Amino acid sequence: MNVMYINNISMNYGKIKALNNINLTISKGLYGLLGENGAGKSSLIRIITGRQKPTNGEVIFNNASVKRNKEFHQALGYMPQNFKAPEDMRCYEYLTYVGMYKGLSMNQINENIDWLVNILNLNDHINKKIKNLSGGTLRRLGIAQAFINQPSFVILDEPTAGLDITERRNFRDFVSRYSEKNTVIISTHIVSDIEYIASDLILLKKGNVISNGKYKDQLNEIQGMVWECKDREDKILSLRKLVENYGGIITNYKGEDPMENQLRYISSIKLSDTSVSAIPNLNDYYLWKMWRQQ
Ligand SMILES: Nc1ncnc2c1ncn2[C@@H]1O[C@H](COP(=O)(O)OP(=O)(O)OP(=O)(O)O)[C@@H](O)[C@H]1O
Repeated sequence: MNVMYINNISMNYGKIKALNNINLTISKGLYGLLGENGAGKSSLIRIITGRQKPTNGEVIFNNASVKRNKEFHQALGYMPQNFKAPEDMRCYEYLTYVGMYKGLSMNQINENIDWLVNILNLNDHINKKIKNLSGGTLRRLGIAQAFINQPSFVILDEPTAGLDITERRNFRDFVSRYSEKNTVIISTHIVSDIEYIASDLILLKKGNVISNGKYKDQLNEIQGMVWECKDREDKILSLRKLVENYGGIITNYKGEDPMENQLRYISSIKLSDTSVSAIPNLNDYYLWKMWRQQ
């Protein structure tokens, strides 16, 4: 089984401290790397793929540094945040080229292209030139090239940007199944991309890891603290104030209907008779952690 150790990684760009002494261990499963814009996700990803030299620290994959590590290169599938491909190539030519670069035989390449074209719904586009693809289709081509070698260690930086709801769902189903036997790291600031499918969650804030562990255990941290309340607008407005006064946070609010506003909040105690306990979700946990680390 693959194991990656991220040891004491720091990254400074001049005076900007993008990453502060990051320590993580990555093995099998689906890892969600979640953080606000500018939290340091892409910097960390470029460093763990060996494409960027950190200011400090090292990344070890199966006992050797990721730099010039042939085993890592063969195990890796990677889609960068700003995925680009040669515009005049057709999709199948490009996937063939990436497969050859990864050292696959033509038979393997053709089999894997068929597999990915079906999974990612690229049938209607595979003969098109890359310059003629829509943004969402280009993104799916980026995902396909990352999987062309059936990698055991996959890193996807913002993979679903530009995908419609159906394609997002297909993608989530696919990576969820794939991560049962392999490592998949998904970097995103979109909570729903990894909700329910992540086995592990890493939260980054301003270059620091503020939470790292098994997704289920993390949600358990706020078990019994999440409440939902449906009530008249004036009652909900008073409840909002109470939540703030008692050191809680609001994680969702719907106020279109004045006779039935809805509020979801986190608080160690129930703050109104009409509140009912709710099952914690990733949005609750994310907002809770980000708020506590201010
Ligand atoms: N090449 C660079 N030169 C200077 N500063 C950089 C460079 N790359 C990133 N930064 C800065 O480092 C910090 C972290 O950026 P990074 O892109 O790693 O974050 P991110 O979490 O991926 O953000 P986003 O979700 O917006 O892509 C930001 O303050 C960013 O402006």
